Amino acid sequence: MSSFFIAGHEFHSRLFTGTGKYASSAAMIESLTSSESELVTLSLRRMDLKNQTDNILQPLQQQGMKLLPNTSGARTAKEAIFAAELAREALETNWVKLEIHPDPRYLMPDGMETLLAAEQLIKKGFVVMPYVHADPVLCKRLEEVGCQCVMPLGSPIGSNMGLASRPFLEIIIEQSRVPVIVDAGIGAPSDAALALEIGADAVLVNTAMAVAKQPKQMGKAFRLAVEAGRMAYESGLAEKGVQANATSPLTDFIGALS
Ligand SMILES: CC(=O)[C@@H](O)[C@H](O)COP(=O)(O)O
Repeated sequence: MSSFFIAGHEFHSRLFTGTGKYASSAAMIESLTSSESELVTLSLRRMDLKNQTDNILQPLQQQGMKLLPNTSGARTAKEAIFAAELAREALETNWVKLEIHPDPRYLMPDGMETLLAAEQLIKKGFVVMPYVHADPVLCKRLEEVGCQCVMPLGSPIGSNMGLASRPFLEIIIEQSRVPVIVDAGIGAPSDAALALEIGADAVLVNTAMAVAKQPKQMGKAFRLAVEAGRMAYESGLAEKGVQANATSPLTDFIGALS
């Protein structure tokens, strides 16, 4: 599978993952390892920054995975910037997944606050990966202010509804000059494969892997789906049409009969 870059960092895996909702730290590590994900996001709220025996941070770092702190829980640009700065100090990374959702029921990202925070964080030297609605105009604006990728949602976080936003994702993918990572709502490996088939550069999956009966096996299933989706995209998918188009035209045979 071809690699791709964000802010000069090369990724061989197009599957980004999260750390929430796993039944245990061991289940999380097994699942993330079998997924071969190279970028793992975790909420600052869930880290024990002082405790060396932290059961999330330590195992991930031991596996050599790149950690991507996220600002989940922030309701405003101000809160998100504060969280990003804390994470930069604690984890010694200037990468941040920018999430601002004021509404706890639907966790819809606040586009205006996200744009505001992105601009300020970029000025402060952060690599900003913004989680936003599948809004082509907003994604363009985020690219223009210097975001190194955009992360439009497939459907609400944890909903497992797949690519409900597909028509808008396709516009974003067509227009974007930075990598497009479809984030949230990816409920099955087939959703991930579809995202890659339509040209997304990567996907971010958490819930579907974490709540699976066998998270380790599901991690592998997502890895294979992402590889298949990207391979299909690079191979060039056949066009769709409403009319039948015979697979084996019988012109010679019919000609011989007449
Ligand atoms: C972990 C994380 O960042 C989530 O907010 C992310 O959006 C994944 O969503 P799902 O849990 O729906 O896969």
